[in-house]
Amino acid sequence: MIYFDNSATTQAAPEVVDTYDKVSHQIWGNPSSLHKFGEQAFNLLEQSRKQIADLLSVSQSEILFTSGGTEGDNWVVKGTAIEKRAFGNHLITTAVEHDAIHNSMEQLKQLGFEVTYLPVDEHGRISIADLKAAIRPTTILVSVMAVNNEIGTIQPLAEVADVLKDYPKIHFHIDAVQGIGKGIQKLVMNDRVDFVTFSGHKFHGPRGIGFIYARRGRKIAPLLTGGGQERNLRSGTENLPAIAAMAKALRLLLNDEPKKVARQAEIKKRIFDHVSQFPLVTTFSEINNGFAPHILCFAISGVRGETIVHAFEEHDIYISTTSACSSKKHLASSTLTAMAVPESLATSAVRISLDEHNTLAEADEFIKVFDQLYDQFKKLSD
Ligand SMILES: Cc1ncc(COP(=O)(O)O)c(C=O)c1O
Repeated sequence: MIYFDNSATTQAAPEVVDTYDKVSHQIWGNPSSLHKFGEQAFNLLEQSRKQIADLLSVSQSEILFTSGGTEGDNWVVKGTAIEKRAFGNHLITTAVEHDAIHNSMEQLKQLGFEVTYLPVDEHGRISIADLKAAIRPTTILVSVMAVNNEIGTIQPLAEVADVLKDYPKIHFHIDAVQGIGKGIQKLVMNDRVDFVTFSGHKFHGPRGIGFIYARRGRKIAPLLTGGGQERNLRSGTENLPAIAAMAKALRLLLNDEPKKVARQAEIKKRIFDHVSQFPLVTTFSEINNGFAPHILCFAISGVRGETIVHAFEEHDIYISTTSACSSKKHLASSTLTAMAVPESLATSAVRISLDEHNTLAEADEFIKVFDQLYDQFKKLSD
């Protein structure tokens, strides 16, 4: 089996499952309880928070646990809108965000907020001139993803940070769900960013757990109110087994990161160099040049993405149409659409997404199967 769909989700690491299991069995108290079981759970909660904070070189109090990327994105967007509505009603984001951002923005529009979607170029990248032109006195949030989940574009985060240094009141949010463990931590955890979203299951942690980085002093309103957990900002009894397991997953992920990133880049390049020679293939991702090392998106003209995915599945190779969310809806990729790729080509796109366990031998196997399937694809495209 070759699993090349790691941007959809990753397999939980055995050590991670082990931690989840141990905590579930042994440290099952409620961190809010006053007795020793509670204290033990509270200590582990804070230890996990510290471990994550240390790995990202931030303070423990700047890490807040969530149920994953979708909640983190919803929270920062809507939490900013609620918190800062007296200062302005304008939010800026990009045309290529995940639906967790896009649909939160759309909901806010229905409540009277105004949203600017920054357009992207043929590489899926925003322009800094467009960002500068979009900023208004009423702007309260700029939300830009780190790595596009469909084609792997890295947004110009350092330049966005530079622009926003002149606007210290605007919240700067980065959705880094696809950008952790990919060698761009300095770009993401830059000295201007206020909020960053992370999701555990994208880096071999459990499902349904994530966290946000929230810069000290920057406020967002809670969306989940209740018992006052997470410093009154996110109520709900903490999912301690998942939190401890996620902290373990992050430590494992970031251990030896440069070597792992280099290997993913090598695998991506090997596949890219091969498939891009074929006349029916259009590649949307690039090698380096502002693209993440783990995502490769390409189309085979005249063949639907689903057909390509299932053809590889027959050979026990698992890839994806451009995103897990859009694939079952049979929609053209929203990123490719924003890049003005014609719909007929956008619906022929597939995504390979790697993790640190993939190998060059898997790339070679993929290439072998690709060559076998290409003749079939050629017939379909005629
Ligand atoms: C860029 C991006 N943001 C947010 C999410 C949502 O994360 P989760 O699945 O943890 O809710 C995803 C998931 O694919 C994503 O790729």
